[in-house]
Order: sequence, then structure tokens, then C-alpha cells
Amino acid sequence: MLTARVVAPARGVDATISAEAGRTLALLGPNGSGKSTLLAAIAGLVRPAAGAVTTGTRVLHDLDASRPVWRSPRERRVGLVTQGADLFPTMTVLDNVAFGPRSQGAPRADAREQSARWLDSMGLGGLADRRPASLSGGQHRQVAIARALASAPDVLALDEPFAGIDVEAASQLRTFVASFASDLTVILTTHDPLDVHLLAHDVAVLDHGSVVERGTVAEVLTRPRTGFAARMAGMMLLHGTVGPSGELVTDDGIRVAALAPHLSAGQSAVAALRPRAVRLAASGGIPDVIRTIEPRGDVVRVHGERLVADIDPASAAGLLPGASIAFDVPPVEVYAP
Ligand SMILES: Nc1ncnc2c1ncn2[C@@H]1O[C@H](COP(=O)(O)OP(=O)(O)OP(=O)(O)O)[C@@H](O)[C@H]1O
Repeated sequence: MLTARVVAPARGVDATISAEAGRTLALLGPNGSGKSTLLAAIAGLVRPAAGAVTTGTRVLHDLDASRPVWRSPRERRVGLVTQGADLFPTMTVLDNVAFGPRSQGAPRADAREQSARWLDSMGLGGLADRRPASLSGGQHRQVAIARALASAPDVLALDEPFAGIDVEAASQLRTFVASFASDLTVILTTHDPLDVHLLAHDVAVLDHGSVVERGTVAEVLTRPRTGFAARMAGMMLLHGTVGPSGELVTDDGIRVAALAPHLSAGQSAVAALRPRAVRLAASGGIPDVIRTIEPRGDVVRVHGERLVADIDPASAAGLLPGASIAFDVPPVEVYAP
């Protein structure tokens, strides 16, 4: 179990996260929200102003103690793989991977032998004699991850591991990560909901340096509480209060019937709505004005000022930006914000 409280005022970060052994935590959040800073502090590459990081009973740093503790990156057993994860360009893949055990004191021959076995076990044995410049983007990332794992870390921190490589390489890399993730604590930052669904058990959402939402993937992506998590889940978030009949009255006055409301009238509430559930109203409905219309796979996405709907192309014929429109919304589940 990793717990980290990182206070880095120069970067606007004051966040606490925890990640359990054998589980993968996805760190989500807008650009600049502090995800990379958190990982760098856990790895000991950034020294925060305050806070502490522990894995199990090991203290990696404790800057709040009367005698502060600070372990060097190499003593932490945290493998950090960043987007720019630079392999040493003049070394072979094997020597790059052997660098980890060597820096922990293993003799060169032992480190190379151990690393060769390690590369084989990860299905990368064929790359052992190659230089980094000859690797594809996906292979480069696999080797960088293999190098981090060769030091037998307790925690593997992956900073946007699938960004900037092609779709097929990203898919292979996801399978690769999934193959060893259950043996250690993995934290990964991502902007892609697919990574969350395929790899993560838990999610923490950062905004402006603080954790604004956390829970299991199912909790956060089916009942999002922030606009960011809702967008990740492909949903829109309606904020409001519970009306006298248990309906949700949104902040801009939309009334939406609620499914089995558990909240009392007057309480603050949110609901998450999928654009596919929203229909064009035959009569009545929630009035709106069309902002944009875009094709999206087999549907047409109509963005109104208030709501977003995915409708079939035939129903979208004749709709134009600026036109008045009305939407029907099905009963929604409301929950506390
Ligand atoms: N090396 C640095 N020196 C000073 N400030 C930095 C440094 N790196 C990042 N910052 C600042 O710290 C804050 C948090 O940045 P960070 O890179 O941790 O966010 P992030 O969530 O990882 O963003 P992204 O999704 O764009 O990678 C930002 O305001 C950023 O400008």
C-alpha cells in the first residue's frame, strides 16, 4: 500500500493519494493539475515542501517529522517511467535494462545475465542487442518499462505511458502492462478513458493540485461528481437540488424526473447523463438552442446550450446551429455531489 501526501506550493499541489498493492490507480485530471508532480515526488525526483510518502512500513520521505527523512530515488523501489523515458542511446537494450541491477550493486556479468532472463520473460529477448534509436515508439516504451521493472520496484509509476504512440502499439503496450500489473502497485496518469477501463481498479481525479474525486473505476465513471470525470465517462453532469417530488431541478432550471431518489427535497444533487439517452422532444420538452452539430460514428451529436444529445442521422436532418430545439431526458439517478 502506498500513501502519499505531497505539498508543493510552487506547483500549486497539495494532494493525498493512496494505492493498494496489486491494484492499479489511474490519476486523472486536466493539464497542469499536478499528476506528474505527484509521481515525481513519489519517485524522489522532486522534493516537495511538506508531506510524506510511505510504501507499506517503509518511509520514502517524511518532511513533516521533527527530523525529516529523505531517501534518494535509487533507495525508494519506485520505478518511474515518464513520457520522455530516455534510454541511454549508446547502450544496447540489454545494457539499458542491466543498468538498474548494476546501480543497486550487482556485478556487470550478473546484471547482464539477470536482465537477459528478464527481457526473455517479458517477450523482449529479440531486442536485447538493439540500440534505442532502432526501436519503434512502442518498443521503446516497453523497454523503458522493463528497465524500471528490472530493479524489482514496489511501485511502478507510469506517466502517460500510452501517449504519442500509434493505436496498435498502444494496444500491445496495454496488454504488456496488464500482464505484470497484478504483482505490484501501479499508478498511471492518463487522459484516455480506455486506459482507465482496461487497466485501472481505482481512480483519483486531480484538479488545481488537489484530489477532487476518488473511488473505484465503477464508482467514479458511473457516478461522476466532477465535470472532468463525467467527460471521461462520456457523460454530462447536471448540478442542482432535489425538488418537492424528488425530481432534479438543475441550476439553470431544468426539471428532470429522478429514479428512486434517495435524497430529500432541498438537498444538493447531481446526475450524470449519457448523450445517447437524450432525445429530440416531439412536443414540450426542455427548450434549448443548438450550438453545434457534429457527426459521431453512427449518430449525430447535437450540442445545445444546456444539453447534448446523440441522435440518429435521419432525425438530425434540417437541424442548424442557432435554431431552437427541445429535448426529452429520461429519469436520471440523482446522488449527492
Ligand atoms: N519543472 C517544473 N518547475 C516548475 N513548475 C513546474 C514544473 N513542472 C510542472 N510545473 C508546474 O506545476 C504544476 C503542475 O504540473 P504537472 O506537470 O504536475 O501537471 P500534470 O497534471 O502532470 O499536467 P499534464 O497533464 O499536462 O502532464 C503546473 O502549474 C506546472 O506549470
